Order: sequence, then C-alpha cells, then structure tokens
Amino acid sequence: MALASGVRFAPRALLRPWALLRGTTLGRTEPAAGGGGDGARRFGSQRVLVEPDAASGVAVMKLRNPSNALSLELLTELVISLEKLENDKTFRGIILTSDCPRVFCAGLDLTEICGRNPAHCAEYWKAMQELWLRMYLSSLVLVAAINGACPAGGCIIALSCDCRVLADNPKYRIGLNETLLGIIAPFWLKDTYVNTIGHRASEQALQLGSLFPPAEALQVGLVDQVVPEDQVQSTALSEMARWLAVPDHARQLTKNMMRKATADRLLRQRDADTQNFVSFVCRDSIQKSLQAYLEKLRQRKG
Ligand SMILES: CCCCC/C=C\C/C=C\C=C\CC(=O)SCCNC(=O)CCNC(=O)[C@H](O)C(C)(C)COP(=O)(O)OP(=O)(O)OC[C@H]1O[C@@H](n2cnc3c(N)ncnc32)[C@H](O)[C@@H]1OP(=O)(O)O
Repeated sequence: MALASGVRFAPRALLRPWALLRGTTLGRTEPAAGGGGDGARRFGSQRVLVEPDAASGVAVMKLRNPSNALSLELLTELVISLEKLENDKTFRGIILTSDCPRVFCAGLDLTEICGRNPAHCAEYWKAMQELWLRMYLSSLVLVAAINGACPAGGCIIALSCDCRVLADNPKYRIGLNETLLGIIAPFWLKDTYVNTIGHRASEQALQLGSLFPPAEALQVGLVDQVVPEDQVQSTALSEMARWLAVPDHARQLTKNMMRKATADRLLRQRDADTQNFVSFVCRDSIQKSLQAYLEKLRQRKG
C-alpha cells in the first residue's frame, strides 16, 4: 500500500488492513439503492459506505460508526476507501458525509487512548496522521457535507477537505475544542486551522476551545456555506460541480502548492509528533481526565 508519507509509517493495522475488515463488505460491490445502471455500484466496509457515480466522477462517502468517533478501524477503512477512489481514474471528487443522525464526526475515539498501552496509542496516532496527510494532499476534490456535530478531530476531517457545507442547526457546532478537554492540539492541527481561518481567529478559537454554531462558523470562514439541513447534500453537489469545472491538473498543482509546506512539516517530524502525543496522553493526569470525560459522556446519554 502506497503511503502518503513514504516509507517510515507502518502501523500494524495498515500493513494488514484486510485483517481488520474480516466479515465486512469492503471490496464487494452491490447495486446502490434506486440505482443499477452504469456507475451505480456501491462498495464499502462496516464503517464507511461509498456510493460512486461513475457518470459524474463523484463518490459519496458516508461514515457510519457509533457517533463516527475515529476508531482505529474507522481510520483504516477511510484510508482504504480513499486510496481505492484515488487509484480509480474515473473519480475526480468525493463528498464526505455522515450516516449517523446528528453527528458528522465526534473526533478521536477516546477509548483508543484511554487505558491503552503506549504502543497502541502510537499506532492509533500514526493512523490519524496518515488519514490527515492523505486527505489534506488528496488529488481529488473533497467536499465535506457536514450534517451533524463536528468537534475536534471531526473538525480536522472537515478542514482537510477543500470545501465545507454545514447544516443550519444550532446543535451542529464545529471547532477545535481540545483545550476544554485539557489537551493541546498538535502543531499540524493548529497549522490547518490557521490556513483556513487565519492566525488571530485561530489563536482565539484554539485557546478558548471554541465550538462555533453555524452562523459564526460561516462568519469566521470555518465553513463555506450554511444551508437548511435538507439542502446539505444538493449544495455539496453544486459546490463539487464548481470545483470540478476547473481543469484537474491546474487545480491539483495549485492545491499542492498551497498545502505542501504544512504537510511537509508533519512529515519531517512525524516520529517526534507521535512520541509527544504518546507521552502526553499516557500521563496519569491526562488518563484520569480522559476517563472522567468519557464517563460524563456516557452518563449524559442516560
Ligand atoms: C504537548 C504535546 C501535545 C501533543 C498532542 C496531544 C494531544 C492532542 C490530541 C488530541 C486531539 C484530540 C482531538 C479530539 O478529537 S478529542 C475528542 C473530542 N470529541 C468530543 O469532545 C466529542 C464528544 N462527544 C460529544 O460531544 C457527543 O457525543 C456528540 C455531540 C458528538 C454526539 O452527541 P449525541 O448525544 O448524539 O451522542 P452521545 O449520546 O453523546 O454519544 C453516543 C456514544 O458515543 C460515545 N462517544 C461520543 N463521542 C466519543 C468520542 N469522541 N470518543 C469515544 N466515544 C465517544 C458516547 O460515550 C456514547 O457511547 P455509549 O454510551 O453509547 O457507549
């Protein structure tokens, strides 16, 4: 499997991705609902459903994990689906959206870093880096159709797309709220934020752990459009058409020119970033606060 980073990254899950997917449908195709014609074959895995439309060259990728928390399995399946579409010259764009009601993506799956050993935390963080690198540098047009809450790691997934359409629901807040959980966004999340909303707005939002409701997210430039919930998909398709109207080679080279320095910064320090992450999250104090936070989330549900 070609990796965004070259040779250094080899987490067990990605060296043996199919092992994680035993019993799932990844790689199998089936007719899309209401489809059946050319390009209407969907494929997917347990946690990622892909509905490709060969005629338009656009695939809709739907996340369907509980709360779409970014578990190691979800990260792995996302990378595999992305790679599959990148390698198929039929496709020029992906609309990324959620199949879970009210949640686009709940961010890092905290159960992957709470009560786990350092080796697992390292494997998990490398998978997170890998997904970000692949999405951020993807040659395809990525449009996020954000149809639910989008905190922290969820916001990063959205920020690594080229364009964001958010449903107009005050509960669907978006932002990097790490500080409120007592954790610190690593430099590459910070860089992605700065690249999108500018330095001053990022400085404020990161320190305060702001989660922006739709109107404010639009105002600060975190999303490109806010539309009624039932128009998120159609607006994402219109945005996609606008981006696909540009010749691929010119758009791709321009994207690379804009993003490469940010990605290279992580590539240069990937191991150190992993070590920082692991030593930070494995601290007793951080483990205790992660545990308390997870407990609060579970109780809130009941
Ligand atoms: C100095 C060096 C520094 C180095 C770097 C160090 C650290 C950087 C690292 C970290 C970066 C972190 C980024 C993150 O992404 S942290 C995760 C942040 N996410 C959140 O805070 C979201 C929490 N979830 C929610 O607010 C709600 O669940 C949500 C609004 C998303 C949905 O609400 P809803 O009411 O629909 O669903 P719930 O009933 O609350 O949840 C259902 C179910 O899901 C569980 N769950 C939710 N989110 C998570 C999660 N992020 N991880 C794990 N599990 C999650 C929740 O507990 C429920 O579970 P269950 O009861 O059904 O078992």
